[in-house]
Amino acid sequence: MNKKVAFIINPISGAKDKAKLPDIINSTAIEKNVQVDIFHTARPNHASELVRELVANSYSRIVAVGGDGTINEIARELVGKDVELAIIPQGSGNGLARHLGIPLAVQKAVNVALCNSSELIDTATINNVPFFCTAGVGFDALIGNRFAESGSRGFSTYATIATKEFLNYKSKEYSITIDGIVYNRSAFLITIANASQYGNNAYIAPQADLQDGILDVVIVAKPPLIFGPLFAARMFLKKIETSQYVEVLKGKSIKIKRNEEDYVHFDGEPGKMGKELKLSILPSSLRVVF
Ligand SMILES: Nc1ncnc2c1ncn2[C@@H]1O[C@H](COP(=O)(O)OP(=O)(O)OP(=O)(O)O)[C@@H](O)[C@H]1O
Repeated sequence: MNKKVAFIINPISGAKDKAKLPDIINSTAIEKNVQVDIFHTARPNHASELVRELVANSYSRIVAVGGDGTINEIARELVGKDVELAIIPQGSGNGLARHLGIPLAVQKAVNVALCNSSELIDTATINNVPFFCTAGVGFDALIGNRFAESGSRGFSTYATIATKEFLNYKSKEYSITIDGIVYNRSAFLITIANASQYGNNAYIAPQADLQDGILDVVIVAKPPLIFGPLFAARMFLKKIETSQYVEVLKGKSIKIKRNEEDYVHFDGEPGKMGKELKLSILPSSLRVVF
């Protein structure tokens, strides 16, 4: 393959040891006769800086080695460009990679990253911040932020925070405008999905398609605590739309008004934004190898 390929490894993503990755990448590259260079991120947003330099230096394929946060930092620099994104899933959730069917096994994923061709997928923005999988407001945005503030990682911390916050959390009022039609809803959370899942095969929008030019808007009412496990089971079985607590709408241009500045999440990254959120889709705007 006559391409200049760069791998960007996020050393802190996920839980797997990444010490052997450079050897696997280099030996596969020799076998496939591809020129590769490997970089490591040293801090948040470093991946974006690296990508800007790599694009300026004529790399034609950039491989994100990490999770959805790493992909976000890399892909945001590639939207609208001819440079391809490939993925070695090494995150905690790997939502985009799982949606695309990219193998979780390292050697297989490296083969795909070096040998497969790319297709165009849709990307999206929330108040001009790019996202590729999901973005949203409400309970999951609160938990994501609390989890980040806690400074510790791991599922047990996450579950403890989620259970404690669930008991106190009150649904909030939102005015949602989708392609000009207004929906007023009291919601536990609202997820805007480009891809179908949060990660770990938790399908919040099972029908979401990365190549349909449409965003899925999933509005969830607060289920009683006792329904929590059933709700989770429906997510993993791709049946969330059958829940009485879920409403799914679709559109290209979405505005969400809420009563105050509050938390958001995009691709699992926590953040805070104002009362008014504008979400847009950019159809066929990113070349992804899968
Ligand atoms: N050297 C570094 N030190 C600390 N943070 C880093 C470093 N390099 C990258 N990061 C940050 O690590 C964060 C987490 O990465 P990422 O989202 O890929 O992993 P994850 O959260 O385990 O996976 P997923 O998003 O799939 O659940 C990113 O937000 C990125 O900014």
